Amino acid sequence: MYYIVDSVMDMLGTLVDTPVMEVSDLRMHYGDREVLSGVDFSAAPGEVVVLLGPNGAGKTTTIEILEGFRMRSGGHARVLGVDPADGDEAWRARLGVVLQSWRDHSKWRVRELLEHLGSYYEAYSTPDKKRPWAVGELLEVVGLSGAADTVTGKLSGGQRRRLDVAIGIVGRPDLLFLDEPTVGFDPEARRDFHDLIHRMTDVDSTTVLLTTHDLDEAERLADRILILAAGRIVASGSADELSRQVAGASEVRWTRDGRRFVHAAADATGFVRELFREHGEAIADLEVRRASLEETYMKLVREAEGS
Ligand SMILES: Nc1ncnc2c1ncn2[C@@H]1O[C@H](COP(=O)(O)OP(=O)(O)OP(=O)(O)O)[C@@H](O)[C@H]1O
Repeated sequence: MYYIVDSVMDMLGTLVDTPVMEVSDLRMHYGDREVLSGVDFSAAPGEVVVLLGPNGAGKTTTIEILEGFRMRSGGHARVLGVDPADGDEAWRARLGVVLQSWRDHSKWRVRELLEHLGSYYEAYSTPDKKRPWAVGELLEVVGLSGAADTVTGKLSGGQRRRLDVAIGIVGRPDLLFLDEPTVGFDPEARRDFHDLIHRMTDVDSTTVLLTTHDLDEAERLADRILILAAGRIVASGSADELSRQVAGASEVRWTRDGRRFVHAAADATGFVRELFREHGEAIADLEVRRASLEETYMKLVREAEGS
């Protein structure tokens, strides 16, 4: 009995630990121009991975290869256990894709379009996951209930982007690719979108790979940030972990007996503990500031591009 329970637990553990995406030494060249020169990363179930990098770094190229839309020049890639170059319809039905903007079907009404696209996923329902997303509920979560009967050609830019997101998630994907999803969103739409991503990862354990140039968004959403520069992933970690990789990590400022002090500390907590142990009540105006994601990002990209 115990043996069976242990075996099932081991099996579940293996399933939970199996990466949703595994990429190693991924290479891509267009003609004789090499864009990706050995990209490595993986993503776990329910993880939100944000891919950052300067214009032209190869973010869209990477995503298109993993979606199976573009053939890689070399290296290894597995997405939901399958080489994306060989993905079939059943594999594709488990992916959600939000491209840079949906321009077709401008005569369709929003609800009709989502019902039509959603019907494709019915055959791919599983006991754990009923597909597609019920359209009424989907319209609600993407904030388009009021525009359900509007023809898509008459939507505002922000509403169109919400529709792009709805199209990407209508099949309740296991893995969602989002290429700059919040361009053109107002602050409220952006916040709603962030809530939606958290909801999808919490409720459905959806894994998300997202590109953005908005570093606040990256910091807010990412379990892990990847920085792509000079053809490779040059850094990987939470915003805190990345800032610790950059020299002089945190700046500690304080005053003592009316004098101002500034100190750069790799271990700010340990430093402050020691400071209070030594000077106690005499310490005032304490501030600890770690490098912002923007400073960290700029430094890592410059180093990679310089080398
Ligand atoms: N089909 C193609 N043929 C030739 N070159 C291409 C093609 N697609 C992309 N490129 C080039 O490959 C490089 C990477 O492009 P990609 O769109 O992947 O970058 P990106 O990181 O997504 O950029 P951005 O942040 O500007 O969206 C760019 O220099 C681009 O001009």
